[in-house]
Amino acid sequence: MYTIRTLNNISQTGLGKLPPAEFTIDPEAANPEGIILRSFDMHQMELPENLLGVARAGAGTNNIPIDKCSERGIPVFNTPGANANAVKELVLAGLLVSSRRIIDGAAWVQSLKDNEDVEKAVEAGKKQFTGPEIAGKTLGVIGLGAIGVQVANAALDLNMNVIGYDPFLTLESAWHLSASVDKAETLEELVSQSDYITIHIPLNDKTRHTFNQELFAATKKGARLLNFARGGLVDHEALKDAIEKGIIARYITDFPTAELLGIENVIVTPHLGASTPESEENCAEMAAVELREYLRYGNIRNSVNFPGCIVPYSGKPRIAISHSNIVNMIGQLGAVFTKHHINIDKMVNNSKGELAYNIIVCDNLPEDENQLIQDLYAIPSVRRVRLLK
Ligand SMILES: NC(=O)C1=CN([C@@H]2O[C@H](COP(=O)(O)OP(=O)(O)OC[C@H]3O[C@@H](n4cnc5c(N)ncnc54)[C@H](O)[C@@H]3O)[C@@H](O)[C@H]2O)C=CC1
Ligand SMILES: O=C(O)CCC(=O)C(=O)O
Repeated sequence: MYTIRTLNNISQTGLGKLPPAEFTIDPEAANPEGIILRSFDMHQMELPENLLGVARAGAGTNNIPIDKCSERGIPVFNTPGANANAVKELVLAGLLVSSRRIIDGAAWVQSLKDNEDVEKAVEAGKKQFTGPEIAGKTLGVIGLGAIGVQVANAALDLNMNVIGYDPFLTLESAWHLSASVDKAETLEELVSQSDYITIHIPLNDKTRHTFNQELFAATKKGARLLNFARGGLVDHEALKDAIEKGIIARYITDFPTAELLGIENVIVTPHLGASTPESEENCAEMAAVELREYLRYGNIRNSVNFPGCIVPYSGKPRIAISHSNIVNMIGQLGAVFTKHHINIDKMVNNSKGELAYNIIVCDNLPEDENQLIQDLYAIPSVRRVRLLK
């Protein structure tokens, strides 16, 4: 029986993928084997002693201490694409709201409540809320992953010109991206040509403050900037300066901070990108299945720190081992299996960055299983050993 702790509200449909005969869901569990979360900040908590796997029901994993998890041989999963449509739809709303003064106009209409002739006041006052059409304008999309590709393609359908920047474009994204999207070689090229800019990259040490003073200096005057990715991608001091100078006409973001509130031409939504019943369900289901398959069989799909590794279950016992990605590990593992007279039926060894992961299916197990596990842990740089029967 595995205990799964939920750190946020997770859709019940998703949790339904974890059968109660094998998994106990407990939001208060002190020492769970699995964690499922959305935006909860795990940097604030100690990793539980028994923790084996973490599943993020969503895309961004900057709220999870990935390095600490890797050190302890704990895979972190996410759910690529499961909320992309929800974010795309909100970005399209953001695009329109950044251009047409819908929010200001609607608030102003409410202020006319006690006016004697509302219709007349509206026709006289509406000119203050004029805003340009997006058709024929250029949208720059930074990051062409699951969300960026959908946004780029949808903007073409709205008759915009679209340019994209993604030096790490995957084959999967390239398959889905319309050939009409132009390629920018640099960020500076993209921002200098775009009337609207939308950011869809992960937040990490390399991307923090992607929008800084230098990039704003290269940005086309009067551009509208949309950030539905993460607040930390934009340096807020540089942003305020760019707004004052008229470089940024409007900033629309899903990531409120106190310093952004009350600034004219800044519109902030309360991190609503994935808040649709459809995407909450999709993400929760995918996260629960990823965690279930890992806990049951050691199989890994969609991990951000571990290599993918899937060996269909055949009824035979298996040993899952993670270790540093260095030379002579297979030799050392093999020696332990020989010592315990284990015949290996199948062995898969995959690596990703500094980590390697094995699933070893065994024809037999030794009598002293504990000694086997101890011997495997005795190999320097082995991080985690799991015997799954
Ligand atoms: N507002 C919300 O509720 C949501 C926000 N997000 C945010 O959006 C981000 C993107 O999500 P997805 O598209 O699903 O992720 P993804 O992993 O499919 O796409 C990210 C893309 O960014 C590219 N990239 C990485 N570093 C880059 C750089 N320095 N310059 C240009 N491109 C770069 C990658 O090559 C990849 O194609 C997530 O990391 C998350 O932070 C995601 C879902 C919901
Ligand atoms: O789960 C959420 O509400 C946020 C989704 C998100 O930010 C993400 O998937 O990166």
